[in-house]
Amino acid sequence: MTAPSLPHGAPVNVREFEQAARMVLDPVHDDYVRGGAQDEVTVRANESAFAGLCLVPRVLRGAGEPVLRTAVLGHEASMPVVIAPTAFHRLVHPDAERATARAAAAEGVIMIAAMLSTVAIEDVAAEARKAATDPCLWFQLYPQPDLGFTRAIVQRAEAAGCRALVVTADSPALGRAERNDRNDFHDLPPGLRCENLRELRGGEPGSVRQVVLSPEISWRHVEWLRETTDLPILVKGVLHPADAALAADLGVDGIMVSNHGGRQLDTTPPTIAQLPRIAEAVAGRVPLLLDGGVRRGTDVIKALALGAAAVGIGRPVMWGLAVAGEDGVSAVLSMLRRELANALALCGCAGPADVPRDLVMDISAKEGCAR
Ligand SMILES: Cc1cc2nc3c(=O)[nH]c(=O)nc-3n(C[C@H](O)[C@H](O)[C@H](O)COP(=O)(O)O)c2cc1C
Ligand SMILES: CCCCCCC(=O)C(=O)O
Repeated sequence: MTAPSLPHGAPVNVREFEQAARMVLDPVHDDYVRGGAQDEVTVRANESAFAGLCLVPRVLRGAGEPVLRTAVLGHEASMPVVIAPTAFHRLVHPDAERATARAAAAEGVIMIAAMLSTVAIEDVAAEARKAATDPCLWFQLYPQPDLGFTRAIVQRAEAAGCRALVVTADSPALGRAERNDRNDFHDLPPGLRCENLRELRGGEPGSVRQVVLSPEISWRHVEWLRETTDLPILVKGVLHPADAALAADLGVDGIMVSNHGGRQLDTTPPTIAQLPRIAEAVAGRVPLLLDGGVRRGTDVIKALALGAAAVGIGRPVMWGLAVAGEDGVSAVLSMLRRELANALALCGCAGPADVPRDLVMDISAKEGCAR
């Protein structure tokens, strides 16, 4: 878990990785990664909402050197940061999800492997095992109306050793990413396939066009999954406190407060603004994770204070991968680890479980989306 030595002039923070990725990526793929839905109001709001929260540190607590190690849904992790599921890693680097899996495993970080991966889940898991004896992989699912496929892919994830199922709930339709429209980017380039889709009927095998984002998907599918698998189930993409309460009532094992990084419905609230409301609705019944706009260790500590057990990062991992493959992903994770340790120490906290609610003060004049 030592930080990889990057050459002089290498990025020193996630924002610089974003700039460096822009220099190396095909502009169409850079747009795909950085972009969001329509006016990208929520993309910007996710990040700026963190900036609108102040940290009010405690002093002289004698907390000692912070220990970042934690358990997320009972799964050991070296820090409360997980790799959020992102599709199509081969668009940004030839080593693709293999590199991401090795970096995550070596860093002791939970990776949520995407259903729309350009490497098959069995190969992602095998790669993670090359880097650590006991890596922790979760599997993200877009439930398909074809329940035969859905059952088969869940069974493949289980057999590959995935330890939880993350059900994406915010995608009854595809968000309108105008960057992709402008670039006419609606499918993978020739030679790239979604390697988990081989059991999916209809269309060319492995093509993105086979995937159905269906408005028919409902809580009944979550109940069906509950009966179909013994894996813990998290629901990803929850923003409304009433849905969080429903999920907890249904007995899900975790909730990911997420607006898909602003890529689905534009003008949804920033996730960090919604987290306290969801924490209140759930009242500790279910662990909460949050993603969207996490770029700094100070963002992580704010989410912990407001009720998250861990945060997810999406684009930062893609930027790290684009710049330097496995080393780039490792570097992004190490940066956040160092920043979080520093923020915890400066706030007088001993670790992720020692972050009080009143560490965070809201100074934004108005909450929510500002153009
Ligand atoms: C390039 C890209 C691809 C994504 N693919 C998926 C996906 O396949 N499934 C999913 O549930 N979320 C997907 N997401 C959303 C992420 O899981 C996550 O919610 C979001 O990226 C968090 O915001 P951040 O990028 O600001 O960290 C994707 C996000 C990006 C940027
Ligand atoms: C037709 C399925 C496209 C999903 C794209 C992956 C995703 O969730 C994202 O880019 O965001």
